[in-house]
Amino acid sequence: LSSIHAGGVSSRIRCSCAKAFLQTILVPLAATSVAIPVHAEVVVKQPTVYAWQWENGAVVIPDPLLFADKVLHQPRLLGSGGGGAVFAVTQDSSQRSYVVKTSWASSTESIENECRVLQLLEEKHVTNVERCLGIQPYVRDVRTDARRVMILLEPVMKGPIAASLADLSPHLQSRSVEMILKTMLEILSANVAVTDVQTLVSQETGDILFIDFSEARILSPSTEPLSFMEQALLSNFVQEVSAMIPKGQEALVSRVVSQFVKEQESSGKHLSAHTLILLEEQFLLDEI
Ligand SMILES: Nc1ncnc2c1ncn2[C@@H]1O[C@H](COP(=O)(O)OP(=O)(O)OP(=O)(O)O)[C@@H](O)[C@H]1O
Repeated sequence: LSSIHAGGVSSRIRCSCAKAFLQTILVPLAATSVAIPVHAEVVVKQPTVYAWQWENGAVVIPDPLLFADKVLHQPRLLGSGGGGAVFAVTQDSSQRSYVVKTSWASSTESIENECRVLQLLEEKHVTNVERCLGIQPYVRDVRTDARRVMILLEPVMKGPIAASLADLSPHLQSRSVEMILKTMLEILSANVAVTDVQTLVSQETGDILFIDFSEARILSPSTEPLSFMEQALLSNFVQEVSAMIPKGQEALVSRVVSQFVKEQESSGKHLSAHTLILLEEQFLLDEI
């Protein structure tokens, strides 16, 4: 049709050519379509769209949202930051909740890194960290969103979240401290250093969830020497975790860390010499 148009053909001829062209397409389509009885109601479910606006960009989430093989509903905003906007969503079939994190145009690499690190931690069976189930493009507007992604995480931390470990009852506090230390040691043993450590602590159970691995780094294998940058990242990670532990927990800290180190050594998995020195210095361990 466009070649007829370009060739300067009269509008009457163009019109009949267009009709003939459309008939060749529409007639076969009509022939293959399913006949609908006149009394039947055709229900077309329009997706609902939820939209938020931040300085870093907009986030528009359709309901339903398709993510890999999952049909997800009812996005509820959990929070946002430099890495992205974070939502809870519910899966259609199982009613199970998941977390969707959308990057900003400027934070896509960090969010891709977050998913990569979380998948490594899952492979290494690290406990109390989010699991990254997948990554897919986030594109609502090709001009602004071409570089953005979204990742699917679990679990959603439910119930009231404690502002700090000091707000927990003594029993729950000890439980949380032990969980935080074990997770830190498992992360170290997986050769990862976390920057800007963030944990969600359940006020009711003391359960811990480490979130936000956008700035975490996978380090050189423990058999190779660490660069100065890697040493600094490691020492920063251990210091950040140490600063989260309330006063009065020194005996518990020493016991948990020493026991972990002994268990690692007896199972033939050795923490690097640099990590052992950091643990000794930070947690004042005599035994290791
Ligand atoms: N699994 C989760 N369950 C419940 N709430 C969550 C979960 N993950 C994140 N959140 C909430 O969303 C907020 C933002 O998440 P996150 O820290 O991952 O985003 P970010 O943009 O990377 O933040 P930052 O600016 O610290 O880099 C958190 O502070 C927390 O309140």
